[in-house]
Amino acid sequence: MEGGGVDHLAEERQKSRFDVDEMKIVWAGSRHAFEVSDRVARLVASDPAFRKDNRNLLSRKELFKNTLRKAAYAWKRIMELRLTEEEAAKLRFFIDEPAYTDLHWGMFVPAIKGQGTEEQQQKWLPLAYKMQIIGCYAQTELGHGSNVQGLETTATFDPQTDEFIINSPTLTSSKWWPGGLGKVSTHAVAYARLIVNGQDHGVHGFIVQLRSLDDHMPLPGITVGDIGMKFGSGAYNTMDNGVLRFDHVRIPRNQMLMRVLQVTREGKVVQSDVPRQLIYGTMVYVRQTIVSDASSALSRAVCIATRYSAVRRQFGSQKGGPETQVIDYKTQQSRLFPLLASAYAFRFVGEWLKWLYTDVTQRLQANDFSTLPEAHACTAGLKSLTTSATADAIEECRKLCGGHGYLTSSGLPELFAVYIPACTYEGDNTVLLLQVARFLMKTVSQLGSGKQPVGSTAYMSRAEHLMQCRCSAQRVEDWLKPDVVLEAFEARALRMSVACAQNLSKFSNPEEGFAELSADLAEAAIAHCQLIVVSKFVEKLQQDIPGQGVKQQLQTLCFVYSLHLLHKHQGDFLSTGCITPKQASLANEQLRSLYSQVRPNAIALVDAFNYTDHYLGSVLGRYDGNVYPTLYEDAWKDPLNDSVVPDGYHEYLRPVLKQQLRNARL
Ligand SMILES: CCCCCCCCCCCCCCCCCCCCCC(=O)SCCNC(=O)CCNC(=O)[C@H](O)C(C)(C)COP(=O)(O)OP(=O)(O)OC[C@H]1O[C@@H](n2cnc3c(N)ncnc32)[C@H](O)[C@@H]1OP(=O)(O)O
Ligand SMILES: Cc1cc2nc3c(=O)[nH]c(=O)nc-3n(C[C@H](O)[C@H](O)[C@H](O)COP(=O)(O)OP(=O)(O)OC[C@H]3O[C@@H](n4cnc5c(N)ncnc54)[C@H](O)[C@@H]3O)c2cc1C
Repeated sequence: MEGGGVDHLAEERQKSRFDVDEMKIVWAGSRHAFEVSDRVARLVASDPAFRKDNRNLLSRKELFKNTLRKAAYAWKRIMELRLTEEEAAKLRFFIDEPAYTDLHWGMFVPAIKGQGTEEQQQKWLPLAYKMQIIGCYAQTELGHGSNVQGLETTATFDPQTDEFIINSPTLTSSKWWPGGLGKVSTHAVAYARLIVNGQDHGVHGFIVQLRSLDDHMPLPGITVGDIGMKFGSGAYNTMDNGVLRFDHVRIPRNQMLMRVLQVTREGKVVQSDVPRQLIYGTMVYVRQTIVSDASSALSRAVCIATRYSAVRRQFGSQKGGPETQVIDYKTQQSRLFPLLASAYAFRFVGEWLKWLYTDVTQRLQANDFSTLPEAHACTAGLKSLTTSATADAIEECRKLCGGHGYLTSSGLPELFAVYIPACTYEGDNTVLLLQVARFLMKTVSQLGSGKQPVGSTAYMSRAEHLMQCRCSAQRVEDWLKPDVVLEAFEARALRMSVACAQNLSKFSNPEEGFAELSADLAEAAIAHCQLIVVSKFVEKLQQDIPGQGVKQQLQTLCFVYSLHLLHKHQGDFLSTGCITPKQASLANEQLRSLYSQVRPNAIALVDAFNYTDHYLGSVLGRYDGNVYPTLYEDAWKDPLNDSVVPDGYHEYLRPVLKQQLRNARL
């Protein structure tokens, strides 16, 4: 995307055998999406106000103030340029700095939209849209995050005054972690146990004002602050994750979000026909966005590692010629290319999940709740799968870049530090896999009852065949048949689920059995989620994809993704009898040959992400590959090099050296 200067990767770019510009459109999702993304990326990159290369040198206070400045400036630009919602979201993406606005737009607004009544939406959303109030999502407490039903904050109805009294009865009931809470939010959607007439009706959301809109001071009864520094320098420390305690804070009755359950003036609790699980709806929405974000973070790391692997040379000089580019080592390819393929795979499964979410939202509006369990299982499972894979991949990319990958200027340490909490927030990844496993066990238990599995579990309707089928691959080329690959993944996923179900049936207490078998259940859930990703990649290839060679590249990547999983999880495929050892070795042979096909196209395949050097934030990942001079110059910019002799020399170094000298003379 960058222009000018010598292009050290030009030769690599000439090697590619497909139309990169068309691939950029496939990656973006549409020509329109590409144009918006490209325009906004350039806008951010060319504006010095969005500079980010100094983040890790700032103290926490400076860093946070700087984030406030950027967010305010971004908001001003959104207004001035009259950006659409799509453009504003892209602006946020390319600014590339976690901020309170993520929680305001990403959770506070969706919580009111999903759980508020029409009337509540009309009252609160205009204020939130104009940012006249700023909100956060205050669910997690010091004592409970995963176990939402275990939250301790109470909201007790007072019929005398028509108010709820929000209270934190214990230390562990303190809200702990919500982003944007610590220093910024004026309001929160706070989750608390609803108590009416002494009866506990479970956890619900309440809109609570936290700070004065005049001077930003906490309101009476509210104790609020930041929870402290987090992993890494810079990174997620731009966010004010907060602590919050309520001391009998009163709010009007109509500030309980009442789409699922209403409390009347008389203190009657009325359940609407909307399922209770809708209280968890905001989490379903955000999990879906996190899957798309995974492909962004992964592609960014892969872009850096791929470009650098083509620039870096080590060993193998023949007759004084150049040494080998490290990207030509088969070991480098077998570590890097599956990650490149995963970035594309997650992109397409993210697109599909977005469609699924839009579909379920439309159904919910029409009071059709039938696909909610499927949406929950898919968002939970794919969030878990893609974030775990991406976090591991960023670290792998750092190692692929050797020593220089450990430098902050490689961009990888900060990316890693910002990204890894995605494995925990919005649901711990293991806890979420167990949700998928529950869904799978339910589906398996209904097989043969006449109820046909649909959606992502539709393959289970062919249980009889999948339980006993034998893989037909006999030659290396057979592993390039989508049906052969898909059937192997389907059979493996089903057989692992059925094995768990059979083992579960041996327990008289199902919950005890579930706990005992939870490690196996999580593995069955992973197998099911990997099948979803593979099948959505295969489906993508059935679309009409224009551009010379584009579809062929995607086919290659699809098989790299699938066959590397098959290789990595050989144990599952073999122990369930889905493939034979001979077939596993044929698949691996095919995978090796696919790596050779990816090799000449690797640079073009990462160029297709269309990332600016500003967004990548990496000396190693520069578009022009001019790595060494930039690394060298950057080192001298470190504040430690401001003076030749370091501060502290006279106090701490010189006396030591002098002492050694004196000792030597004695
Ligand atoms: C600059 C200007 C810019 C301008 C514009 C720019 C725009 C900017 C836009 C920016 C955008 C950025 C995006 C945001 C960024 C993200 C940041 C990250 C923040 C992170 C936030 C968080 O971190 S926030 C807290 C998340 N905290 C959890 O994630 C708790 C996990 N813990 C549970 O989620 C439950 O607690 C757990 C385990 C299910 C047990 O639930 P439980 O106790 O009720 O027990 P059960 O397991 O029995 O479940 C009972 C039945 O409910 C069913 N079910 C369960 N969940 C369900 C569900 N969600 N939907 C449907 N159904 C569900 C289940 O399937 C059962 O169904 P059945 O009965 O039919 O079997
Ligand atoms: C950066 C960041 C931002 C956040 N932002 C917000 C926010 O804006 N709003 C908000 O409300 N919250 C927020 N959170 C909180 C987050 O959602 C929780 O931390 C998360 O849901 C995990 O819950 P926990 O901390 O209770 O983990 P725990 O559940 O205590 O997990 C600890 C360990 O126990 C295991 N475990 C727990 N339960 C089970 C089980 N049933 N079976 C097997 N293993 C289990 C887990 O796998 C994990 O290994 C944020 C967290 C982070 C790190």
